[in-house]
Amino acid sequence: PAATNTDNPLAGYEFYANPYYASEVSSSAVPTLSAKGSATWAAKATEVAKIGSFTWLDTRAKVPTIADYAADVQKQNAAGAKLTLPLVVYDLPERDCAALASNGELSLANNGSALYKDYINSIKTQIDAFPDVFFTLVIEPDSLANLVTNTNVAKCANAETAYKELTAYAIKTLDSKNVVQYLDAGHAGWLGWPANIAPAAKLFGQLYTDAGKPASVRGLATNVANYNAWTLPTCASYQQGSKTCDEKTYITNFAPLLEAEGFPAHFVTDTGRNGVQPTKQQAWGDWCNVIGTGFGVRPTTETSEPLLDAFVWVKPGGECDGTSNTTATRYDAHCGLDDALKPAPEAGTWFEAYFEQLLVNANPAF
Ligand SMILES: O=[N+]([O-])c1ccc(O[C@@H]2O[C@H](CO)[C@@H](O[C@@H]3O[C@H](CO)[C@@H](O[C@@H]4O[C@H](CO)[C@@H](O)[C@H](O)[C@H]4O)[C@H](O)[C@H]3O)[C@H](O)[C@H]2O)cc1
Ligand SMILES: [Mg+2]
Repeated sequence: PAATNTDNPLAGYEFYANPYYASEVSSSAVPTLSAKGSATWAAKATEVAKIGSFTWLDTRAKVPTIADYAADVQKQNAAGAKLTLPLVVYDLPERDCAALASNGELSLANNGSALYKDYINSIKTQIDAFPDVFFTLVIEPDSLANLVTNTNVAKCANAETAYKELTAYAIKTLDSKNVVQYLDAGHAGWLGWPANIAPAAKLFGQLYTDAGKPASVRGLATNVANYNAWTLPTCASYQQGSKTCDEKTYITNFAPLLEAEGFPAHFVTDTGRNGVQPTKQQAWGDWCNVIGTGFGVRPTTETSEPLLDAFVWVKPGGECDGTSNTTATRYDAHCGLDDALKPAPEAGTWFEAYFEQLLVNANPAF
C-alpha cells in the first residue's frame, strides 16, 4: 500500500531546542562574532540556538540530562507548546567501528555489552518517568550501515554480533507509547548504491522482525551528520556516477525493499548541514568537517513527501566530527583531507569556525 502521511507520529510537533546547544552558541559564537564587530551575525547566531537539534547521549554520564530537558518540555507544553524531546542513542561498544574520530567509551573486551544494556535501561527509566513527554529517538548512527559495507574492517566484523544483539535490545527496551524510534541508515552515498541497498534492506528488515516489530519503531533516519541534498536535480561529479544522488531518491528506492522484508518504514532525514548544494566534497565518502557547508531546511513535519515524517537537525551544527590533530589518539585521516576544515577539535566539541561557516552559508538564510 502507498505510504500515507496521516499516520505521521510527529505531525504537529516541534523539536525541543536544548539549553546545552544554546549555551555553546551563547558562550562561543555570540562573543566571537560580536568581537569581530558582527553584531548582526551574533544576533543571527542566537536565532540558530532556538532551532531544535538532537541531544546526543554519547556517554552514560549524559543520560540524567534527559530528566532536566523532559521537565523543561513539560513546562513549555503546559504553556501551550507542542514539543517532542529529540535524542540520539549513541554508545555501542566498538562505536564508529570503521573510523577513528568518534570511538566511544565502551568496548566488548571491557564488559561493553553489559554496560550498554545498563545504558539503555537507564534511558528507559528516564523515559518512563515522563509518560506525558513524547520522545523522538535516533538509534545508533553509522552502526548498522557499517555492518552492510565494512565487515572487512576487523573492528566491525568483531562487533557485528554485538551490534545486532544490542540494537535489538535497545529498540525492544525503549519501545513505549511515548516514544518514536528511527534506526540510523547512513545516507544515499553510503547505502544508496545498488550493491548496498538490497543487503541493507535485508539487515534492517531482519533486525526489525527479529525484535518483534516494536510498535514505536517507525522507520529509519538518513543523512545523519552528512551533507546530502533532499533533492538534487543534477548529480554532482563527486557522486561517482551514482543514480541515487539525494536522500529523496534513496528513501524512495529503499521503502519498497524494506516493506518486502516486513518493515513498512517511514523516515526522517538530517538537513542540519545540507544547505549548500552541490557540496565542496572532493569524494562522496568525505564525511569529516566538510568545508563550504551551510545550515539547511529548518526542522519541520511539513515535508510534502508521505514517506518522510520530518526534516530534522540531528547533528548539532558546530559540534565537531573529529580532530585534525594528527598526533591525537582519535585522529582519522578523513579529518585531514583538503575538503575538511582545519584546525578542528575533538569530535563532539564546539568548532567555532565551523559554526560560523554553517551560519553564513545557511540556506534558507538567517
Ligand atoms: O562507483 N560505484 O559503483 C561505487 C559503488 C560503491 C562504492 O562504495 C561505497 O562508497 C561510498 C563512498 O562514496 C561509501 O560510503 C561512505 O562509507 C563511509 C564508511 O565506510 C561513511 O563514513 C562514515 O560517515 C559517517 C557520517 O556519514 C561518520 O559519522 C562515520 O564516522 C564515518 O565512518 C561515509 O559517510 C560514506 O559516504 C560506501 O561505504 C561504499 O560502499 C563506491 C563506488
Ligand atoms: Mg561521526
